[in-house]
Amino acid sequence: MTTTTTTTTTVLDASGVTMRFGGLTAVRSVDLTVGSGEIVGLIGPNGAGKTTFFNCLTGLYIPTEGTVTYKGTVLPPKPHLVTQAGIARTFQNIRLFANMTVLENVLVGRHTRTKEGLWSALLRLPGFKKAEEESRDRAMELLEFTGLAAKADHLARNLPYGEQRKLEIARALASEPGLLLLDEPTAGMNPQETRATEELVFAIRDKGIAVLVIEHDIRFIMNLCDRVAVLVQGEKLVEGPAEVVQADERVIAAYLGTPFEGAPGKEELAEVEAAEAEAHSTTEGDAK
Ligand SMILES: Nc1ncnc2c1ncn2[C@@H]1O[C@H](COP(=O)(O)OP(=O)(O)OP(=O)(O)O)[C@@H](O)[C@H]1O
Repeated sequence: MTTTTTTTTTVLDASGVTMRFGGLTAVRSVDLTVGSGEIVGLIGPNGAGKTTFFNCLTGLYIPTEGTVTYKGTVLPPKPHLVTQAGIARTFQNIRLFANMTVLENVLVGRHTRTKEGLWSALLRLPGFKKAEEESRDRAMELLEFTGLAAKADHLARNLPYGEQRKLEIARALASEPGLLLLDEPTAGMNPQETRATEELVFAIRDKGIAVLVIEHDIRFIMNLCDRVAVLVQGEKLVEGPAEVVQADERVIAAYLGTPFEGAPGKEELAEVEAAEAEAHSTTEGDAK
């Protein structure tokens, strides 16, 4: 299902990344690499430090310790410089310009790649017509790619939820990244939308963009990723091919959870189901 390249070069290299907030160590000495042509998954329970780690990679936070390099160069701890270097991201909570059109949202994403900058792109200042046309063409290409071209003139806020998430991805791609970081791209999606997102991520990878993705939907991660790293309480617990990680007992215990003491066993569950079935048939009888 997934393909692995034989000549992988390191795109992202995070080494010994630690992030402390006062007395709380949210991320502790995490090493992670992403190679060209790879889709890498980052999973872990709520509060494990996944988003904090992303924020350390993208310059939103300056790690307390450790370094992050992109294609061999240490990244400056400023989000716009990280984007300029070639890393784009989406956020756990959708961050679109709700009152701008779909196309305008993607044009905003292009401003790090155009000389004329954000305001020229939005205000259409004279003298930049050609660059603007090129930007529009590229933005439309990305809308075709993500399946949103027919809605280019719609306001972002009027898109259904799944398409808003796609638009975030289109906007991130507009900065022409070499690495895309996705923070819970399928949160709130129905199974069809999740499946479509899976296809979209494969297509992004096939365009030569490496992907690092945080997600709680384990099936999505296991279908998609060449490699998966598991964070638990800020530390990397396990890393390896999806099928190995999925079967690892420590992961099952830490991430998927073990039955808690006093949890109902099979017999109790059967009793509950029988009682529910009985209640249901009584209600139906009443209704007749
Ligand atoms: N800016 C901050 N200041 C203080 N503590 C923070 C800050 N950001 C995150 N934390 C704490 O760091 C820990 C890791 O949080 P983080 O959001 O990175 O986890 P997560 O794995 O992304 O969780 P989720 O799956 O719920 O999104 C949590 O205990 C959180 O409360």
